[in-house]
Amino acid sequence: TACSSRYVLSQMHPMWQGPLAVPGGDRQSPIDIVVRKSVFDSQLKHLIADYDPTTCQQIWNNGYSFLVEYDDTTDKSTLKGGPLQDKFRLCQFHFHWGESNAWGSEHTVDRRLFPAELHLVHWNSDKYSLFEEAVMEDNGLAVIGVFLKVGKRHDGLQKLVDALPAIRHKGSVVEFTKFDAGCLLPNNTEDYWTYHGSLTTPPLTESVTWIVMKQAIEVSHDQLAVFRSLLFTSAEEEVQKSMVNNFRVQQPLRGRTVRSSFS
Ligand SMILES: NS(=O)(=O)c1ccc2oc(NC(=O)c3ccccc3)nc2c1
Ligand SMILES: [Zn+2]
Repeated sequence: TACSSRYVLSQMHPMWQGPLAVPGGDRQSPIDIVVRKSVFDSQLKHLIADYDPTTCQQIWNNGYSFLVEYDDTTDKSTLKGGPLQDKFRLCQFHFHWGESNAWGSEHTVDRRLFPAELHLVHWNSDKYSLFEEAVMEDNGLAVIGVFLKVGKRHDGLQKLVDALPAIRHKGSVVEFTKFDAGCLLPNNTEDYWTYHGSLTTPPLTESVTWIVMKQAIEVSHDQLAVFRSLLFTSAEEEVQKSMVNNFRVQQPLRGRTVRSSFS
């Protein structure tokens, strides 16, 4: 398709580099998913995402992305099934995107870049009582990655897009309620890749079971453009910097196997 062209980004590219590798880190994220090297695992189950819109609380600009935060003090919005043995609680979702539609995702599929990527962040509430605990453990977190591609307008996303002008600057927060995160999942949630990796921004901890959906969701060019109207900088800073290219470079696979739920 149109955006299947390759973009080999030089190290000069102004994207967030951060520590290129965590000392001793051998399961860092994101990665390039090489489809023909992924291994079909018939034991992988259907994903069961059961999100309660009333647990949605606020949307805010943390100076790196914008996050929609959920009340994760009870098991009201949960994820189970798929590669997961336990029940995981949704705590937030956020996105990564580029300055143009040519790149922006963190994961790639056979080196194909997408204009943006959604991350739905969950922590293991069967084993831990807080995100802060779970983030330190091997099986502590589960993040669903969904690619965004430019196409028709995404009606469910529009409520979120309309809230962005109110949180243009780093540190701004507004109330954001009754949002069903499930509307951001693709129609096909059966087909996904899964592997063990890390958070893609500090603290980069290697506690994430990644679940990357094969089917992208479509959003309009204009909806994506509003993401780029956000700022990395706070209202006080004199130089305003637009929030774009907030993604990490792909990390070495280090012998890990990526499993697929489909053959
Ligand atoms: N790009 S990423 O790998 O999905 C990623 C990267 C870094 C992250 O830090 C947090 N912290 C919380 O969600 C949190 C939730 C509740 C309390 C404190 C922190 N989530 C992350 C996801
Ligand atoms: Zn992320």
